[in-house]
Amino acid sequence: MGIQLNQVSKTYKSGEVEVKALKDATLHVPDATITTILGPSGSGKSTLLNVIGGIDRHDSGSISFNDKKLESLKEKQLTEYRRESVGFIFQQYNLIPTLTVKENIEVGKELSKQPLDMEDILEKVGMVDKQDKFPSQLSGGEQQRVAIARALIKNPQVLLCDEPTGALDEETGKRILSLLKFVNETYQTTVLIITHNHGIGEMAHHVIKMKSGEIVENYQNDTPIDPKKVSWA
Ligand SMILES: Nc1ncnc2c1ncn2[C@@H]1O[C@H](COP(=O)(O)OP(=O)(O)OP(=O)(O)O)[C@@H](O)[C@H]1O
Repeated sequence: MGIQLNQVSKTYKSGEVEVKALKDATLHVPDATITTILGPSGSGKSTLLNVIGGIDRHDSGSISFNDKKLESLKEKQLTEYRRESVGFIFQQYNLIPTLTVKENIEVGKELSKQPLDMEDILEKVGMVDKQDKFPSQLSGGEQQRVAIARALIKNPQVLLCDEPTGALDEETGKRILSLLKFVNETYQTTVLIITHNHGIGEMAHHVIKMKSGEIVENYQNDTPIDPKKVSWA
């Protein structure tokens, strides 16, 4: 089970120009693991995450998520899959400025069939005391914790993180990584993390390296270390 990609390709066309963002990507991501995706800018990392998360559709090849084949889902079913099974976390936290911490987290709960308990989530991300504050009253690390809580409350099977620590300093970034590891272990969530920071690979079970739309390296890390001890680049 888990996520299986077989020869997945995606080309973006804008006018005359074609960009092969993903070329024959084949990959297995076992359930309840952490995978880090590394690679230079433009190498296809976000495209890979977007097709796995059903934000974007691939042109060819196959993506299986447990028993679902994403290419055979109709638009409505793909939306349902995205809503129920996938949580997204971005570098820019994308919180709604006019809503409080608690209300922002509530947004993630909407349309979810089996949401987790709000008080429990607030406690897990360490935001009980600040639940009535607005995003502008929070530090970057706190805002990212709210974004994680918003993704987490719907109890997704997979959490897709695009540069989750990109805007944070080392200490705060490591706190966020520890929270992602905690989520992975507590809820058995599959976590994929895009990063430019090679050190983050040290905490993952699997490391993928991409170049020009291709997966050029894919290895297992048998001794993932505590996120607090990863080297920070
Ligand atoms: N919607 C789009 N329309 C056209 N081209 C796109 C689109 N999205 C991505 N691309 C192109 O596809 C290629 C891969 O982009 P992608 O965002 O997946 O790379 P990335 O590795 O995530 O980069 P970065 O680290 O800078 O975020 C790039 O050349 C990019 O310009």
